[in-house]
Amino acid sequence: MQLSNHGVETTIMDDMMIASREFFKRPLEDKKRYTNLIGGEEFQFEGYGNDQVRSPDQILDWSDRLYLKVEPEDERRIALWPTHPENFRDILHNFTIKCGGVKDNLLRAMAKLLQLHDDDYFVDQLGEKAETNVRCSYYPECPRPELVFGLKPHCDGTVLTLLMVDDSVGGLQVLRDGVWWDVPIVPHTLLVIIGDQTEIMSNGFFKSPVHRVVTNAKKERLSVALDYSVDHEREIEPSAQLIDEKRPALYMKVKVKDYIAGLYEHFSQGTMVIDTLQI
Ligand SMILES: O=C(O)CCC(=O)C(=O)O
Ligand SMILES: [Fe+2]
Repeated sequence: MQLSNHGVETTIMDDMMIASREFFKRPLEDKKRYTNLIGGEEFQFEGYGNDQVRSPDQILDWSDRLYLKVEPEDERRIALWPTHPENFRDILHNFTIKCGGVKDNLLRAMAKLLQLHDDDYFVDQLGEKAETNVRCSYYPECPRPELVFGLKPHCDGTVLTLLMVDDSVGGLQVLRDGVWWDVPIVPHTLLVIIGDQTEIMSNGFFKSPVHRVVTNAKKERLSVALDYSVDHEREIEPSAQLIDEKRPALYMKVKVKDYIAGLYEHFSQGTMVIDTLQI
């Protein structure tokens, strides 16, 4: 879904893209100060780097990324937030605040659409310690695009993802009825990707789409995504209001932390974790 008139100023969007691009252009030595490998070995989600390597035959993606927890605000690991460009931290903070309002409005509209008793149903489900992560992805030009993905097929494990894509280079594709469709670029729109957590809570009324990023032989590409998740300590399950004899619960209850752990396990193998929860 493509969202225009979302209320996030174009300058804030442009600043975020420019600051991310500048970060990726920094010398490797500088970016490594924010590495996601503790002691050069142990993987942590936050920081700069590539996928976690879980097995020697795993196919890696052709991308570099910067992954940071932005909410809850008091859990920010500010030492991993780049200081070059100088305004990176302020820009990311402003971008997060602005997009947070868009996310809440979307979640309310979705509850309305499902005719839930309370428009705040999904917003409340997020919990006090809802987690938001930013994912800045840089896809360098790739000499053999037929051999590797920028990001392999996956569903987002989020409640939803707000995504800003490069306005001059495509690459994002969505799977629909067995066919991969290019997502068109419309500058200054925000792409909304429904995540698995919403699929579960809505008892399958909303579907989390399978998507991927293909590489490009001639051009590099950048995207910035905000991932919204329910508090990892909470459990999610289909809303009781969306279950009846005709449509029983389609998914099991699951703790978000366990779901996310399963997601990465499956992602490295190219399979889908949501399939394991189907009743
Ligand atoms: O780079 C993109 O356009 C998509 C990124 C994505 O799907 C993700 O980070 O989950
Ligand atoms: Fe994604």
